[in-house]
Amino acid sequence: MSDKIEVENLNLFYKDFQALKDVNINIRENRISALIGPSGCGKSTFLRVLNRMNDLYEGVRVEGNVLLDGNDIYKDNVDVVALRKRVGMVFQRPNPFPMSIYDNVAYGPRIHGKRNKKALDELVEMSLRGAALWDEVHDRLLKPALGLSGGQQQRLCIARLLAVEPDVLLMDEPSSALDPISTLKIEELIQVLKNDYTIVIVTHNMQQAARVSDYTAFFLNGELIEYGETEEIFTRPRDRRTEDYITGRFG
Ligand SMILES: Nc1ncnc2c1ncn2[C@@H]1O[C@H](COP(=O)(O)OP(=O)(O)OP(=O)(O)O)[C@@H](O)[C@H]1O
Repeated sequence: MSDKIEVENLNLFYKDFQALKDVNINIRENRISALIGPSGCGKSTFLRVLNRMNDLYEGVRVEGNVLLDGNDIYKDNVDVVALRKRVGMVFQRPNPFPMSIYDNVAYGPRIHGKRNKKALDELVEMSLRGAALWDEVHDRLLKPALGLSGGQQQRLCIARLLAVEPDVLLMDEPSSALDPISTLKIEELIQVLKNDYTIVIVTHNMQQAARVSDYTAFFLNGELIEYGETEEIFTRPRDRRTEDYITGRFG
């Protein structure tokens, strides 16, 4: 099994404040890696490092190397739009565009130049199937996406990502705004998606991290304290601070 992403000596500053401190981590290909840790420890910041979303914030400075398939994504000549196509992101709250279900999924491919109706139809169907949503929406593709339930909207956002054929899916607490049944569906979907994608997920929910992920990284105050196989982290943590966190003693 190979490493999809290698992060070496990563430091990130928001102006004077250092949010990530000398982080070293390798993210395995076609596996699910969960990022856990108390609020403010830098999980979302780290996630945004992986597709350069932090570039959108003023005063952010990144040091170190972040290699995707061996190539540094922070080099000056990197095409950030292409990078974000390869490394897609799903957010806490589903954020479909105010347009039809079909157009939400076709949006990305159209921007990237796909215009052929038949090819788009196929891609939309494939993406909705990939996001386990096709059966629920195939007879109302032209209806507004905002009419879907929250859980369906989140799967639509995943379909929207899949349509631009990424390699890596970043998920920032993708089910925190959802009810338990929708959460379960998202978790099942994530398990299936790992066959084709490398997935990094931020979660506050310890059970969720234990249920869905293969690897777990525990962050505290911007430091990566411990990273390893999820089963190890949850049953035999090496660091006292990890143990305190997963047993609920703080955070
Ligand atoms: N755009 C920003 N400008 C300045 N500081 C920021 C910015 N975004 C995050 N921070 C700070 O960086 C630190 C890490 O924040 P981050 O959101 O990455 O943590 P987190 O672990 O994801 O937290 P949570 O679980 O609450 O979402 C926090 O102290 C936060 O206040």
